[in-house]
Amino acid sequence: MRHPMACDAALYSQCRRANLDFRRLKPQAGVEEIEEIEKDLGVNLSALSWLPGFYSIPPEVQIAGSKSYQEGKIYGMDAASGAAVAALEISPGDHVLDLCAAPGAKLCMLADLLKDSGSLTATDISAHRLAASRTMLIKYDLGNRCRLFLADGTTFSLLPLRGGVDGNATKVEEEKPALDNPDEITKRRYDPTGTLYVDSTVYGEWKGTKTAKEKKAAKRLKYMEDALDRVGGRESELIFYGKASGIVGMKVADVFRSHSLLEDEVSHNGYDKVLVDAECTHDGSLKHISKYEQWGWDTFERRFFNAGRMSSITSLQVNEQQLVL
Ligand SMILES: C[S@@+](CC[C@H](N)C(=O)[O-])C[C@H]1O[C@@H](n2cnc3c(N)ncnc32)[C@H](O)[C@@H]1O
Repeated sequence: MRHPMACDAALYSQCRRANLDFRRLKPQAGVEEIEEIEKDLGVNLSALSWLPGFYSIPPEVQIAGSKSYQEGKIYGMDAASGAAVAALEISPGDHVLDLCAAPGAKLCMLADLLKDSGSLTATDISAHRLAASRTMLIKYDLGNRCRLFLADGTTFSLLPLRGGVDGNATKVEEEKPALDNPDEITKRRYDPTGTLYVDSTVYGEWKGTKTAKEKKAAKRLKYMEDALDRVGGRESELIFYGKASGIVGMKVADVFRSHSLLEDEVSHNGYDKVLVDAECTHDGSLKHISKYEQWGWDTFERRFFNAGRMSSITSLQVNEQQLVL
């Protein structure tokens, strides 16, 4: 018997062949740059009248190997995803929270729309997917005002740093060591009896590539942060922050100071726009499923309908229901 998912996947493949694919260009792209991209891809780009910055290209055009893609002039993003972001009507200066951000296409578009204003805070529960978002922000040079937290969006309670780099973030009043100095971190985080005390070290500038010494320091920092989590109940991990995100110069304890959702402060200083993209808004899921035409539907059953997976879905749904109630 044919697997029910096989029918959907076949239908999807037919639709895909008949339809165009959509790609977003960096908004700054002028006529000359568009012509250059057309030449590079060997096709004419046709702008979507209802979605600024988006252009349709035929699905057979592979952009990943193109010069334009490698130079960060094109994003691989479909129109439905773009429409979800456009619906937020981002204005300059907004403080935006993206709660299920990875792998980061909408995050990049949000950062693009904010330009050099406001702030962008993003969480995802999956470490490797969030690391991909960080790579995208760095590739497209869009991370300046961003903070990325490995965190559960259902309990995330950190407010935006409204002042950004020039505003109300805790400032360094005196020369203090940056986080990548392990000796200073140890001295400041533990008293002589080894008891943890409030962290007064401050964040230095984000460093993308780490030397062996820095990796060792980061490992020790991670160990201490885990200890902090255990005693202080902190649940997020900061995995990236931009120069103008407000983090540089802040005390660790202040970065992770969470807020009760009932506090007045939240209504005054909370986020202006929140994106919760837990479900896919585009047809990417079907695209993944259609791969099982080649891999075999037995593999699909084994991976998705096994007893362990099914029981984890049941408990997830029960938890979500409780959350809604
Ligand atoms: C549809 S994808 C998001 C796509 C993303 N917005 C983009 O544009 O690239 C859903 C994401 O939600 C994340 N997720 C699921 N449950 C979560 C939770 N409780 N907290 C944070 N992230 C969660 C998953 O790890 C996954 O990366």
